[in-house]
This record gives sequence, structure tokens and C-alpha cells, in this order.
Amino acid sequence: MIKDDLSTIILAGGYSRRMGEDKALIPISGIPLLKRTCELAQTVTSQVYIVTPWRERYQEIIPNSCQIIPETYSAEETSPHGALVGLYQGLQQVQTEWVLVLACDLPKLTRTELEFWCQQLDSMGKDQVALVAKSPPIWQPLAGFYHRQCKALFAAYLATGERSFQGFLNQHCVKELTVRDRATLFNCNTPEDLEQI
Ligand SMILES: Nc1nc2c(ncn2[C@@H]2O[C@H](COP(=O)(O)OP(=O)(O)OP(=O)(O)O)[C@@H](O)[C@H]2O)c(=O)[nH]1
Repeated sequence: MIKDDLSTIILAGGYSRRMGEDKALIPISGIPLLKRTCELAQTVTSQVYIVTPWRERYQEIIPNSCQIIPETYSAEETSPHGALVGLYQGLQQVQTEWVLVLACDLPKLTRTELEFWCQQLDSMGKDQVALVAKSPPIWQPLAGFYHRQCKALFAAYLATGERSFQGFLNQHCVKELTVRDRATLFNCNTPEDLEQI
């Protein structure tokens, strides 16, 4: 079921150092991991954006209806600033009230689980700015939802020089997302992780 006033941002600007090859392109049942994540997101949101500095690398593999938001960094810098900055840049382009935020490397995520997550948006309090999975005490920032007011909150946070999601989520009114099947949060970071799939 597609949810109104919700879009998805998938972050795909990491270096996959532990994997040794680009995780986003690794085939899972024959489908590149990033494409699989896009297709899953399309089952719950009509707009799916991918934030990455590498448009050319992914343009051919993602579904046509998904849009790439190019992540920028200045000429003096050699790499992106991390996932929080990527999300902040992505949020500038998105108009919906809520944004589902996903890592590209969630090979066990399912449509059923995503639909269960989306239902929880209906019971958010007015003061709550995000609904995010947690493996206490650690937030799982790239599995959850952020309200559009996070744009301004991220701007203020970044202005202090901070870039850690944990710090951001701990200092704002964030609700823990209930995860029905915790296996769906499995991140595929290393070649050994891949063997488990
Ligand atoms: N857009 C964007 N996405 C990022 C950035 N850093 C990490 N990500 C994404 O965030 C998710 C989780 O990334 P990690 O597994 O923590 O980091 P990684 O760089 O991909 O992998 P390692 O190099 O092994 O740490 C993945 O989907 C990454 O593509 C960034 O600077 N920009």
C-alpha cells in the first residue's frame, strides 16, 4: 500500500571498505542490492530518491522512476562527508511531510516489514521528529522515518560541527520504531556477511 505524503531517501554514497567492492552493486538473487532496495521502497512510497555522489555508476541499474540526488562536496575535499550530510542534502530536494530513510545494504528487508513500519507513522506525536529503529543503546539511523522539520534541525546540528547520527537522535524527540522481524535490519558489510544470505 502506497502511503501519502511519504517519500524515500536511500543513501548510497559509502565506500564499502569492509566489503572490498561496491555493496550497492552486489547481486542478491540476481538483482543489484541498491535496485532491490529501490523496488522495495516503491511498494510503500511513490517517490524514491537515491543520494549519491556517483550518479553514473547507478543510473543504469535503478528503476526508471527513481531519481538520483547528486551529493556534492567541494573541490578541496576528496570524499563525501558521511551519511548524515548525505541525508541533509537529500532532504533539501524532498517535499513530503515524512521521509523513509534506508541504507542501500539491507538485503533481508521485506515488503511486509516495511508496511508494518509505515503503519506506525499514524501514531506519531506532534513533538516527535523521527521514528527510528534501535538496537539499544544504538540507533539504527538508516532504518526509519524523519519528519521534514529535521531539515532545520540537521542544519543547526551541522553548524555545531557535529556529524554523528547517534548524537542527533539522542538530543531530539525521537520514537523507537518497532521492528517485527529483527533479521530485516541485517546490514551486509563484509564478504562473510554476504555468505550468510
Ligand atoms: N549518500 C551517502 N551515503 C553514505 C555515506 N556514507 C555511508 N553511506 C551509506 O550509508 C549506508 C551505511 O554505510 P556503512 O556501511 O556504514 O558505510 P560504507 O561506507 O558503505 O561501508 P564501509 O566503508 O565498510 O564502512 C550505506 O548505504 C552507504 O552507502 C555518505 O557519505 N553519503
